[in-house]
Amino acid sequence: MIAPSVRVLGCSGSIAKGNRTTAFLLDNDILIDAGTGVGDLTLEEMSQIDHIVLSHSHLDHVLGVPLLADSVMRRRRGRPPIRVLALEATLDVLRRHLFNDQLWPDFTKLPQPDAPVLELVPVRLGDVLTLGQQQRKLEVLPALHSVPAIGTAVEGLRGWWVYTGDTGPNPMLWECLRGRPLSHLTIEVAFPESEHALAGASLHHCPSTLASELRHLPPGVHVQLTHVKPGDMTAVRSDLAKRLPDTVLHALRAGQRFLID
Ligand SMILES: Nc1ncnc2c1ncn2[C@@H]1O[C@@H]2COP(=O)(O)O[C@H]2[C@H]1O
Repeated sequence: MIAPSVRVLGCSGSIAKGNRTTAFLLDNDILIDAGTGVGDLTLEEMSQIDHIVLSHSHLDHVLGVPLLADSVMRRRRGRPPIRVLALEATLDVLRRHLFNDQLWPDFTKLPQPDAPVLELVPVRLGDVLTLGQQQRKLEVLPALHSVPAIGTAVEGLRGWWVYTGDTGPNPMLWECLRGRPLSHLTIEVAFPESEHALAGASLHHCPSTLASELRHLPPGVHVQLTHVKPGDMTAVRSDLAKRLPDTVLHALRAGQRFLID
């Protein structure tokens, strides 16, 4: 097996110049979340995406799906639909509020109802999907957010890459990960400690809750911080450095690539 590659297209908790919201390209053909980072792909790169896994229905994670569908629809004529994989609750939101022929055309019926550009495919917690030309194994993990949400684990050569999705403190996640070899953990920390109450209300992490979660982590895992709100990275990192002086934490950057080894 060739090591799966991950290209970070966006990893910010919102937008500003140089800040793109969450999107990870796995190999060339699997997109994990479809935030504003999708817009940095060329048309050719977008056309190669056959699967889109969505962690939840919030706009900063899904807005790339309708725009990408419009961009690639004519180029993908004759190819199978792009499969959009998410919890049924997430797909239901997309059907009712996005692909409703009002906010956006229903690309699950275009260009023709019998050969659409998008197909919505429900997944459940614990599913292990086999996706893409490289037959990657992707497991659906629990997340605890203000709407139904998931994280993902992708199997690498010796360990798994875990992306938490948007989540607050999540004991079920650590239960699922117990005993599993991990290569990388991409974990969200949306807010600085000064916004502790907002992090709690919106079910995100801030440094204190993140530090508490990382107690579960075995040594040797490459930890990457994601979804920090624009302008808050310095405060988040300096706070975490005080709370976890012996843990190396990497701030994820758009444009970064890594291998799941
Ligand atoms: N109760 C709240 N008060 C203020 N802002 C909120 C509240 N709930 C959610 N948000 C913001 O709305 C955003 C929606 O996307 P996020 O979950 O990334 O981050 C959320 C917060 O930044």
